[in-house]
Amino acid sequence: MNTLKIFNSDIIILKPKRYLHSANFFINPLKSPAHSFLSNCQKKQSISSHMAAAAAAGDRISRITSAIRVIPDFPKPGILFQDITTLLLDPVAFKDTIDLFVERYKDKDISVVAGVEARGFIFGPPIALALGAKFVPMRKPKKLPGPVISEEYTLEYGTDKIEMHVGAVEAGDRALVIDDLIATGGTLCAAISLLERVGSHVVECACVIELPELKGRDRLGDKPLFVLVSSS
Ligand SMILES: O=P(O)(O)OC[C@H]1O[C@H](OP(=O)(O)OP(=O)(O)O)[C@H](O)[C@@H]1O
Ligand SMILES: Nc1ncnc2[nH]cnc12
Repeated sequence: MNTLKIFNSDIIILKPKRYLHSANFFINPLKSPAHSFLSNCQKKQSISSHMAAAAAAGDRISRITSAIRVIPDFPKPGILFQDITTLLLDPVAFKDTIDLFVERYKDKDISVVAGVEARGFIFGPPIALALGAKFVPMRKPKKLPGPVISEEYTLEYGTDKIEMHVGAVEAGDRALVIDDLIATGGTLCAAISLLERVGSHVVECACVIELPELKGRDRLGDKPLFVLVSSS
């Protein structure tokens, strides 16, 4: 079996099968040449619709990639800053970003989308609305007015803490964690930890951008991560 890798999706390219006339023809119509012909046509149709879908997804990913601006030495020397504010200036690329996430999660029974401050607050709410899920903000310390649980973490450039309102997420909730970017993975690990502490199930983490050199994905262990753009 051949596979075509488009970011995190494996598009399976089925090799056309050769059908032989067989003795089963009369006793098993599913193996008849006529059925084989039809089934080959259906496979070819499904291959071409997969390829069309892959090409469309590829176009959207290219547009998203081009819309992200990279600024060297911000906020300090040596950091290549991935600036998503330019993505937000392009309504087509911004919508493509949201649509790609919604298409992936629409049938996954997500009950809560947790967005990490600050940039997870940009992508999370439209995804939550489209999925019919609640949105829960994971905020920097001392911003939430009600009782909170908190978790500390380390960053590519410093340390921080995130907090979540007690009662916003409940045991049994199925959570999707959204952020703009994964670098070292510290932020997503802290978000996962908060969500699991209250008994919810983290289905997946999703980011627009991954910095693979920082190996944040490894830090997440077996928790699945979906990203649209990988930037080295
Ligand atoms: O994978 P990590 O190493 O944890 O880094 C990723 C996090 O860093 C950035 O946020 P930042 O903490 O800079 O906060 P901001 O969104 O408020 O600017 C980014 O938006 C992620 O949340
Ligand atoms: N290189 C980077 N660009 C944008 N946001 C980040 N957060 C952590 N590292 C970052």
